[in-house]
Amino acid sequence: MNKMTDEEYRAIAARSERLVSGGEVEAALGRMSESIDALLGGKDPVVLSVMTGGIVVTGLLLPRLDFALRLDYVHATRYRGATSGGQIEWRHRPTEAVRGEHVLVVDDIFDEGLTMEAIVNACYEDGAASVVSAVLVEKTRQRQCDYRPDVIGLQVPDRYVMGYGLDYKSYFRNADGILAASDQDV
Ligand SMILES: O=P(O)(O)OC[C@H]1O[C@H](OP(=O)(O)OP(=O)(O)O)[C@H](O)[C@@H]1O
Ligand SMILES: Nc1nc2[nH]cnc2c(=O)[nH]1
Repeated sequence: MNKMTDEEYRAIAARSERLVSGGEVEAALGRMSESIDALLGGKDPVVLSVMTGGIVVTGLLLPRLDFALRLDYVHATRYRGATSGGQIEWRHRPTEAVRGEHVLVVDDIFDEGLTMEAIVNACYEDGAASVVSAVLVEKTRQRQCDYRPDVIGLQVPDRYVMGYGLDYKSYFRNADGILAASDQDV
């Protein structure tokens, strides 16, 4: 993982544009938890947090879900620190953990949709009883894939975004809000 200098970090932050405030994200998380409760409350699901960016959304959603659930993770990545996606690479596929279970997959963003589509398909292949997907952010864009998440927190324009788990060159996952990187940085 390459390091960024403090000067570089501050310059990228200064050039970025805040699309969504932290308060708006928190409100979206509240709406998401209500939808998830309606879909999965009482079903004792296995929650799969999609590494790495899904950690933040999952961590903020779980205390808002007032029903029995179990937490696990899945790691399928196709950006690996870059700003455009490539082939899906599986790093952890929880084959045994999903068999016969109701599954909730939680991620930070639905962009081209290929990552979520691959994870949902893999869960069904591995014998999940049902699969619900939830993402904090969906980009408004054309996409090849037909799959659409069941629960969507916010919609953002088709720009490279960071914050609340979303990285820019491995940084900015902790940004308080959803920021769009400037054109010169992508
Ligand atoms: O809809 P898609 O175009 O497939 O992109 C969405 C995926 O891209 C990011 O993951 P990434 O591979 O960058 O890994 P990360 O979570 O470690 O940042 C993000 O966290 C989603 O999982
Ligand atoms: N950080 C980040 N990761 C992504 N993965 C797919 N699209 C994006 C994006 O806009 N930002």
